[in-house]
Amino acid sequence: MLKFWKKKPAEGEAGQPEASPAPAAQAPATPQTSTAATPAAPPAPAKRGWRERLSGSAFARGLSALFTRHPKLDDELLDELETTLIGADVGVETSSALVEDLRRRMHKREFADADALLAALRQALVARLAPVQQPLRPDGAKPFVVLVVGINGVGKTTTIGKLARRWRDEGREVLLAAGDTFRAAAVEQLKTWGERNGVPVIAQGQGADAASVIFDALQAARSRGADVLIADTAGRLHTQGGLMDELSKIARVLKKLDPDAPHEVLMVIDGTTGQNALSQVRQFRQLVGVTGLVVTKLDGTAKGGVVFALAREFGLPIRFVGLGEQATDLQPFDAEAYVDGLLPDRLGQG
Ligand SMILES: Nc1nc2c(ncn2[C@@H]2O[C@H](COP(=O)(O)OP(=O)(O)OP(=O)(O)O)[C@@H](O)[C@H]2O)c(=O)[nH]1
Repeated sequence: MLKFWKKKPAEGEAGQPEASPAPAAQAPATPQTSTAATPAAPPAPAKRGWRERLSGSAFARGLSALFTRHPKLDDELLDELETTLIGADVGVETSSALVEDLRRRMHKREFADADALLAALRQALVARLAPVQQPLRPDGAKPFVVLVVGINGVGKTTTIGKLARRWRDEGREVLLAAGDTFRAAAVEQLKTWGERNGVPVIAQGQGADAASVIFDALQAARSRGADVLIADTAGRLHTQGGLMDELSKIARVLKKLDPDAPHEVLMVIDGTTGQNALSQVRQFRQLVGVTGLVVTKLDGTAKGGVVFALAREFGLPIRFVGLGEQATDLQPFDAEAYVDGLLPDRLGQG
């Protein structure tokens, strides 16, 4: 019996539904904070494991079908494995390198059967992700400033809510800056979330200057002695020159108050976007020096392999992954749990 197929113990934290976006309100002229504390969140159902969340991905489904259809250890199995990996967004180079190494070892008779090959594949996949498993601890500066960036709709605001909840539950004073002044409901979405969770939000309303909102928020965070400031920003594409310039401006303005801020530039990637994620990271990296990634929506229609492609291309820390819409579904990236969630449960222990 192979120990490594064992699923991680189910994490039984309580969760709470995300705040649903509220309609945009009239933009107030001056910075406002919203601090209404609410009673403790009702416990949500125990979180499902990584395997359950990831099993719908093309990666997991493809491999499971492949090893069922083709349990014999031969070159054809390896050819199909390569096709499956490429189809799951792992990237051509990584897929080919992985498979060629397995082929070489198979020809040297290192594997007794397909399970042994699968075990070697697991080891190789974990080895590729282990270097980017670098958790984000918002310590070492007070306030620790996290600037959250990415294109539209990838899950930035949702991720900020989840992060704030996590860090608040760890006993930190968290403050949010509603720097997405572009999308109509974004400020209200963040404020509603903050009110429900007792986390103050510094906002000026839609259309305000994002750099000024975030600057004010950093000043407020300092004067309140907050531990962490998380700043939302509008989703933007590299083709939107003005918005892209705004990001550099935000970073510049923050440095006036703290030359080391932002201490983390966290780029949020939608896990369903496939290889396009790579060009997004390249563009944002050039502009604001991304220091960590969050890959969201891996529970949905994501193929699953883009995490490997990101790790190979950039080696940037993957801080968190989004495995669902609940507050506790944002999990610190765990290379082993991730790979085990994608691989077939051959021994019936998943
Ligand atoms: N299934 C799933 N949905 C997610 C996850 N993270 C975010 N979402 C959903 O993605 C949608 C977009 O999230 P937002 O947080 O509004 O995205 P945003 O990046 O702030 O959007 P813009 O402000 O337009 O740039 C929402 O419906 C979220 O509930 C995740 O990990 N899994």
